[in-house]
Amino acid sequence: MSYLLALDQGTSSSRSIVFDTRGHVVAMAQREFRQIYPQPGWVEHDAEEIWASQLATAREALAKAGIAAGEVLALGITNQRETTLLWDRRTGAPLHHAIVWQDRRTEPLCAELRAQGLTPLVSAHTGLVIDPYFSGTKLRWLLDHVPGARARAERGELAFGTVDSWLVWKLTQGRVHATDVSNAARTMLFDVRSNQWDQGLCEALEVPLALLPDVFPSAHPYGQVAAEHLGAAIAIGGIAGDQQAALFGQACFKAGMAKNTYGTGCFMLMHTGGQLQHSRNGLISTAAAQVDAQPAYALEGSVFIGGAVVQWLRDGLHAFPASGDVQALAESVPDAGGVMFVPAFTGLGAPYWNAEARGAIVGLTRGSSMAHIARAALESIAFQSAALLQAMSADAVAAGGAPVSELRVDGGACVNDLLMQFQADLLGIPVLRPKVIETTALGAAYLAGLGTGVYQGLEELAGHWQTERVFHPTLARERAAERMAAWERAVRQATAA
Ligand SMILES: Nc1ncnc2c1ncn2[C@@H]1O[C@H](COP(=O)(O)OP(=O)(O)O)[C@@H](O)[C@H]1O
Ligand SMILES: O=P(O)(O)OC[C@H](O)CO
Repeated sequence: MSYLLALDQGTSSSRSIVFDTRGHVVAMAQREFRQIYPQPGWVEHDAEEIWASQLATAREALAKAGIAAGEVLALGITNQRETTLLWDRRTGAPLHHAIVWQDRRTEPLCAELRAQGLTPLVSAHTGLVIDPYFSGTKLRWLLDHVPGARARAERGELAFGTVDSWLVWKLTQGRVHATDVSNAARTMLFDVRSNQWDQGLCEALEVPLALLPDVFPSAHPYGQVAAEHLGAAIAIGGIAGDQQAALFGQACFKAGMAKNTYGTGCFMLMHTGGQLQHSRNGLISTAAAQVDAQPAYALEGSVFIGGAVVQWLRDGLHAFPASGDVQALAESVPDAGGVMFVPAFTGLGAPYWNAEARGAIVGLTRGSSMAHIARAALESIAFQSAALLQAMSADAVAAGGAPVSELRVDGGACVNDLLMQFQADLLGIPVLRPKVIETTALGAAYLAGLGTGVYQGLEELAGHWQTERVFHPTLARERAAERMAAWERAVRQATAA
């Protein structure tokens, strides 16, 4: 038997999963690492902790699987995206903590770039909006604030990378400085039309080209893991940002196929084929995982507070001891009793893009109980996701395609049947939960397998994908439309202040 090893470097933990070549999980290991909050709105990670935790989980997963590195056909990397690192090419030492995607410190710089009128250029070349979320302004901040960094960058002494590049650098002991298109697309420095670094944007952001990694398709022979790390050399065959890896692991290979990941937040991506499509409905465009020289694109929308609303009920309101208890509590009432919960704790993401909005629970009466609030909280995850799907379907139709006809789901909160059923009811299309919900890591493993010749092509992978359960819509469409209208009213209330 032969195996694939996926390294899944996430925002709050590093995980490694050993898969067999049919895509079944054989063993998994996970370690959390420190979140560093130096100031309000700032979020950092220690780059060495990222590496140490990732390496430890890779060793642990192999040990749990009871296999030697020599039995691993290829290794794939998937990662939290946009998080920005800068290190010394000679010593490999990071110059600063990694600046995490959630970090808002570069908002003033983004405001300046918007005022300079760069928005249309950024949108046309990168598919993105100007926002601190993306790596470009974070890198500029590092060059401006770490003493000596700019001069050293100009002399070619430093390397920039997102987390994937950092892991590849460490795994290959500094021999490879590379990234894949799906990660490069999140930097705001990459022209997704030509798949090259965008010289004009690099100039506008004062980023020397000498810093940047080489960019390759997501399935690609990136190099060999040095034997001393895992006991034998392993080929690195694939890299993709975690959301694009999940789209790939869900076998959404064709235009119009969509997935939603229900984690802390929710990330919905719809493949748009070989066509870069610009949203008219508040979504961003991005590179999808690319298996060969042909570009592939997706539309993306994110919900900032998804499963996190359940954590808030658990830890903030002490409504129940474990996240899994939310379903029983919510099911103890037949409906939310008119309660609507808008969990805009950190503003609202796509398609609303309202940074000032704050959370609201409306429609409370003397008869409202914690069960109604819990039910409304779960429903809020589905309402926000439905707003994204409506935007995607509208964009697909505007581009001459069909509306999205089914939604594939994954992430920690997709185990909640009540939530999934309500999601299907709102959307009016089937919601498909696959047998393997570790789709992010699976996507990376598949890419690694493709990059090293383990798989023949996408059809073979599509054949592996299996549903565990399909949630069919049962709610009348008029009733669903009324519920969405009530949600939109609640959003207006939360954003009115
Ligand atoms: N049964 C459940 N119902 C609803 N939400 C859940 C349930 N179990 C876990 N969650 C939520 O799922 C999230 C964790 O999912 P996960 O995919 O591990 O997130 P992330 O990758 O963002 O850390 C948490 O926010 C948690 O509250
Ligand atoms: O690590 P996650 O799952 O929180 O994902 C982070 C996203 O890639 C940010 O864009």
